[in-house]
Amino acid sequence: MIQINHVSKRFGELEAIKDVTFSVPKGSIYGLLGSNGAGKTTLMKMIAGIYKQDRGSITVDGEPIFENIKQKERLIFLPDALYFFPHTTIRQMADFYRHIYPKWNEKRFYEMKELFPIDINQKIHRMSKGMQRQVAFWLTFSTMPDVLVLDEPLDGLDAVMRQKVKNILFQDVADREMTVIISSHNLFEVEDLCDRIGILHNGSLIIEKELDNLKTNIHKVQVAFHGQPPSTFLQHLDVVYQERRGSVLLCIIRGEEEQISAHIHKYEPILFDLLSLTLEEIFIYELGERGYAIENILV
Ligand SMILES: Nc1ncnc2c1ncn2[C@@H]1O[C@H](COP(=O)(O)OP(=O)(O)OP(=O)(O)O)[C@@H](O)[C@H]1O
Repeated sequence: MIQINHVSKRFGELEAIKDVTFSVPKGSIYGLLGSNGAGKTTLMKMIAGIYKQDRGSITVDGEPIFENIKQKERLIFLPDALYFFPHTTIRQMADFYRHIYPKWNEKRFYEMKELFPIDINQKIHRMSKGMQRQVAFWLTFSTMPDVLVLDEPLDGLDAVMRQKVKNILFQDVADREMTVIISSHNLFEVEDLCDRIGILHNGSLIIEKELDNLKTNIHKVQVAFHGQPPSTFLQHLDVVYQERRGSVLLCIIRGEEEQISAHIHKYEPILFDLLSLTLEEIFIYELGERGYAIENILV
């Protein structure tokens, strides 16, 4: 279990993280989302014990992570900008990791050669960006981490490799109860991977929910009436956004599906559709409500 409790962090005048609290249960995958500059990397670096928070606490299985070698040996942070020692081969990097991480699994490292078809004696700095990311995952999975902190992890991998990596992630979460925190701008990917998500904006955690719960509480509605919509029909509904397209009114409405349907049916529309939002749409509307500029994304 990872516990982040009232954590804040400043860089000079900038309050990059403001009083953030959430927890990630063992064996689950948590998606950390947010606009550019929201504070995701800063928060992840604190969770990985690279930065120290100014206020609050961060614990992994009950122990503070900062300067805690025992906990750090169980945790891997994969940054968005990868780093390998200059001129090293995969084999040499693997030897380094083997000495640092006590649970390094040499058998797994060799078995994964099937999944990552790269010569282990090749110099990493000569590889493409995507190949370097494959190497990073190959080494990471061979350390058998209990906690994985991934910053934009799948960037640069092709579709086949993304699927392979996701499969290993799911397998390690299911078999070994690995705990994962992942940040991504690719919300379709996060939707596919995560049990729970948090959205950071300007350093604050503005939403923190199970993905399923998040989706059951906000809907896209298309409705049309003979003539103009009755003037009172949107009253008593929590309308986040509305737009007219010809005779059709498109709305984003917060609330339970049954209640919204029952309310709208009372007005006898000639057209009524209620659809779930994608995570990407939820993200845009939630940020939109907080003043983050949104384009019209209704389709
Ligand atoms: N080492 C640092 N020194 C000073 N300011 C920093 C430092 N690291 C980050 N910041 C600032 O903190 C804020 C949050 O940055 P951070 O990299 O955590 O955002 P992010 O959510 O990961 O962004 P992106 O999605 O663009 O990668 C930004 O305003 C950034 O300029």
